[in-house]
Amino acid sequence: MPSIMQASHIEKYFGNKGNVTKALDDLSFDVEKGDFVGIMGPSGSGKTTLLNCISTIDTVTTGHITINSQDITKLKKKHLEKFRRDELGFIFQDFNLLDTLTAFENIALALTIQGEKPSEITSKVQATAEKLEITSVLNKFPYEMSGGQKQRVASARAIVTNPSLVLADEPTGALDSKSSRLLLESFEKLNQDLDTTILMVTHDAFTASYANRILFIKDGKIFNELVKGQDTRKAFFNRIMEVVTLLGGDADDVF
Ligand SMILES: Nc1ncnc2c1ncn2[C@@H]1O[C@H](COP(=O)(O)OP(=O)(O)OP(=O)(O)O)[C@@H](O)[C@H]1O
Repeated sequence: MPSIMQASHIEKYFGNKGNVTKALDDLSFDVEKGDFVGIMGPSGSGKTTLLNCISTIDTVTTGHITINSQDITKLKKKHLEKFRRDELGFIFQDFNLLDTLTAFENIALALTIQGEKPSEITSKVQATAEKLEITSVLNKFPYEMSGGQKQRVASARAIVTNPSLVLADEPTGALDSKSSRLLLESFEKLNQDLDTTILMVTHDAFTASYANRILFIKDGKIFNELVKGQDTRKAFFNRIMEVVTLLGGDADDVF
């Protein structure tokens, strides 16, 4: 499997002399095409910092991050916006949909900004909506949708441009358990059917159990890695819980 993303010896410092926080500490890992990676770790362990550096919202202090063969730590500011638009898809905890646009328009906007031909836009939005089972809400505005539907629309927006990497930050954080399950089943389907590569930060062991691999981060370093392999989701959940419990928490509050 080709590697889609490589983090190589990345370090991130915040603050200045006398008051320095090392948020990422010599962190290295690869994400292969079609991988579904979960990132877990206690509060303050560096998860958001890592995601911000990968998403080019923040910059690393040292080290390199390569996405689709481009070293993003070397990209000039003026190229970053295009890089984000073309290579990355984002899914946030609070959906980030535009309230004045319908679901269709929210998804289509990602393609319009990319300069996609109008004739292609409708068919791409429709095809993506079918995969996420949201065709019935395409004409609705965000206030007319449930949280779960909003998050599936946000997911459609993230993948409609066919990005190299989808970055999800606590995607189930604002959802009830039934909506979470539906969303995660959609992620599973996108990952299996379309080979969508997903990197997902979560504190929730149930959410994490849908990934194929979990990286546990502590004090800015990777301290454990679990691979699902041939395990069922339930067995994988139990193994994730073992690591969480080992660190002195339950499913919900340490991570
Ligand atoms: N802008 C900043 N300035 C100074 N320190 C920061 C900044 N952002 C993060 N930090 C510090 O870097 C470390 C990692 O923070 P980060 O937000 O990445 O953790 P996290 O794992 O995402 O935590 P949480 O689960 O609570 O969101 C923490 O010690 C935090 O206080």
